[in-house]
Amino acid sequence: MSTARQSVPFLKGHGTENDFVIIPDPDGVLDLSAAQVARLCDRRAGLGGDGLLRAVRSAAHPEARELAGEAEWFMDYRNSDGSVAEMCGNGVRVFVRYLQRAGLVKDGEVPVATRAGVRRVRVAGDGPLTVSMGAARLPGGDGDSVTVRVGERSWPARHVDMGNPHAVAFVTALADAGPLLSPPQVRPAEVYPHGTNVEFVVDRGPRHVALRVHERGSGETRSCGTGACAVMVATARRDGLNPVVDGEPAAYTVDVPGGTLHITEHPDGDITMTGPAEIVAEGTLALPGH
Ligand SMILES: N[C@@H](CCC[C@H](N)C(=O)O)C(=O)O
Repeated sequence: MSTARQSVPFLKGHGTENDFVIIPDPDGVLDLSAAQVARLCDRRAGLGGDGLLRAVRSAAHPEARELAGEAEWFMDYRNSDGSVAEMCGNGVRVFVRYLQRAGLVKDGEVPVATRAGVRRVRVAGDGPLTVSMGAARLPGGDGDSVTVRVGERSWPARHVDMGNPHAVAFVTALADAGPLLSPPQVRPAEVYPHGTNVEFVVDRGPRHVALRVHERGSGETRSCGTGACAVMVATARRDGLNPVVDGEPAAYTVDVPGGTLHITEHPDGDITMTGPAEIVAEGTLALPGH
């Protein structure tokens, strides 16, 4: 019996230091187990990453087949523990940067299928990319509907859904959340049957905030695009702004530990996020065993 491990191409990239292993798999032939993804994302035993982006043609993936007429490529996103997530805002910019570098898309608007639906990414040369993230949902209303706890401290928080779940807590100082070595507790737990990402936010100035994030399935990361959009919306509502009602866009600067994202909520409800994406390495790796 052969013990040779399968060799596959890979790239490594990041967006505001939210970093990803990218595995091109156009025909959808790689069935990566959670253990394989976790090993590839391991920073000592693997390449290291907050998550993994598998690039599959939509027509070749059962979860995206019906979107194939709208978006040629499907971003199969996995967290670093191997779990599946609906959407990744930084990941989708890095994903399009990979497609562009591989000559698979040209400058302009690139539709990408995700588990949260199709997201459109505007790409121009090697400049920042702008993603149309869709509308936020606030299942608990505009105010605080959940509580986030870290150790002895707790804060009221807003439930914001960007295709994936978020709990946004305004804090006095980002250090208040402590070292975030384990997931914050969020109550009532039933609000998030599949777990949640948690953002801690402080004000930096008019329409300018900063965050730390603990990501479901990945731990504390240097950035989270969907999280930054959730924070933008929660902050706008706190500031009394609702573009859908006011008819005026609301634009915020959101600092993350790994950089800055520019986020605007438009009168039609769509949220656009602009930020960088970089590919830093590429090569061939031997897939770890199942
Ligand atoms: N880093 C991402 C979000 C990745 C998914 C998240 N951890 C989840 O499980 O929902 C982003 O940039 O949005």
